[in-house]
Amino acid sequence: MKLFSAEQIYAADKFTIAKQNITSDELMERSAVQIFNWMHLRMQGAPVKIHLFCGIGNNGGDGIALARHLQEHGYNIAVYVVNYSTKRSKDFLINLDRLKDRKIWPNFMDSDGEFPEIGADDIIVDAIFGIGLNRPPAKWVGKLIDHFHASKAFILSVDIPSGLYMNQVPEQKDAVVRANFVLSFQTPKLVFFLPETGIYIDQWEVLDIGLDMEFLTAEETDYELIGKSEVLPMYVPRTKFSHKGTHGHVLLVGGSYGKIGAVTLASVAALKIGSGLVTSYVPACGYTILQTALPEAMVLTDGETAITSIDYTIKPSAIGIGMGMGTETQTIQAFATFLKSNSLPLVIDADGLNMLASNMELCSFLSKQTVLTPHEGELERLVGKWEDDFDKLAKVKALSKKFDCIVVIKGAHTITVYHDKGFVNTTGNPGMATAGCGDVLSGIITGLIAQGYESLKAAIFGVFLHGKSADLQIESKGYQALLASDVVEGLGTAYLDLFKLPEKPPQQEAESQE
Ligand SMILES: NC(=O)C1=CN([C@@H]2O[C@H](COP(=O)(O)OP(=O)(O)OC[C@H]3O[C@@H](n4cnc5c(N)ncnc54)[C@H](O)[C@@H]3O)[C@@H](O)[C@H]2O)[C@H](O)CC1
Ligand SMILES: [K+]
Repeated sequence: MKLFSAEQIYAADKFTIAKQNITSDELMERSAVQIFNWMHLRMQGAPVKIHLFCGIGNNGGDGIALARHLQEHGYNIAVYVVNYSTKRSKDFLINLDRLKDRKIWPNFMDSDGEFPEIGADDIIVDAIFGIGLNRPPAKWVGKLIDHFHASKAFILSVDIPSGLYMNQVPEQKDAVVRANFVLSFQTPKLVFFLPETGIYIDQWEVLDIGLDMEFLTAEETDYELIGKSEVLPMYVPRTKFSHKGTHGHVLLVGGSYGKIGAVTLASVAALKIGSGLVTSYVPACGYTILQTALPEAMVLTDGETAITSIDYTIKPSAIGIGMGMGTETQTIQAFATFLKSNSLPLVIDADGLNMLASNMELCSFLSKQTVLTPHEGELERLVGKWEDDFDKLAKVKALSKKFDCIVVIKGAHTITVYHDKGFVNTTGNPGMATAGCGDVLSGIITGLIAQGYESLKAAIFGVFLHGKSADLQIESKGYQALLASDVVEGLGTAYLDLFKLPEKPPQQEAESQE
């Protein structure tokens, strides 16, 4: 799913209005009706108090139009106009008049007024600011937002939590609505998925307001949200006459005394994701461990307790390097020599990234589209400190372009960056914050590349499957008990899940049984 920018959404509105020969007010009405239907389906007329806080732009207009529909269906509403400016939008005013025609009188709030009482069991509809926010909200609006939070009422935000920008982090962290649910028009927003801004959203759902599909399809976006529909076309099925040689040979280089587990986990993940052969290149102290833990792998050994040179005669199809490798001087030398001669597809993780960060000149030797899989700490060593999430993304894009590499920024929503484009993952859960999960991911990505997936697709698909496996596994294991090995274990079911049809909603189920 594409993640559109504010400019693209405004352009889509304009295009849709012209092509469908409708007015902007009709588009607003569609938005409001969609929200109303969503609420009505869940509330079924419940007499819960609904406080609608509406700004004076089009987000506020949505709120005012929604108030009319709620009132018409007998809901218990109170409407407030948050008068943060005198520049009211045309469609806001049209809807305000319609409300007044129905004898609904909103409370007009400004910097002097008192805030209304809101009960903990009430519902707040947050329609103060939408995607048009372009400067910090006034102080009193920030206080109103505080008042929302203090009430403990359920907050439903229209389009985007008020106070969040589309393309930067908020200056005042407490002047942003913390939404329990966001109903976002047509497209989720990038800020829902970034660590500094995603914290303001518990749950979100997209409402289709019928923006022109032709326009949306043709429009290129900087970011894409990756779900099942995006990865399914990437999947390459096995063919009847394939054999283990058809599915590639992974070479994993890593491990040091006390850290052989890292390369073991990557090796087993590479096999489980489907690569035909796996060779693990480890220090001699890892030989027995690997052969015992993973009889399916082949093992090559080097120095006693750390890698001191990387020499092999096998012909791998992809190489993963760095897990548990350490950063001893001889290991760095071996790593540098290896990079200078290697032209095979490559994945670099953990200590491989640390060695790269302390010897950035080595980046120019990376084979094309090398995949780097840093967590935040490793990333900071590679690109330097960033000011905020947007600055981080800009720095990563610059690195990716400079060295033609793919950067997998690991996090709650892992983002895979290649040149100017970012792919935001939707699978995974907090149970994955556990030792060895990163090693598993690097094994998965290397294993996919070895099977013939292009490096970028392998990174996007690998990140998805890794998270999906963990999501399926916590159903029986729970968050705390999830181990990296469980994530490996679940890879088979993660593949199978790709082909599961979504469960029918209960209503449809009943109809199909009649
Ligand atoms: N296609 C769609 O998704 C549709 C979305 N709709 C809704 O429209 C809003 C965007 O509306 P817009 O009027 O452009 O912006 P806002 O309501 O977010 O902001 C109002 C207005 O206020 C000015 N402003 C910005 N920041 C401040 C500030 N800190 N203090 C004072 N004033 C400020 C700014 O100039 C804006 O003009 C979208 O989110 C949807 O909810 C449509 O209903 C239909 C189609
Ligand atoms: K809002």
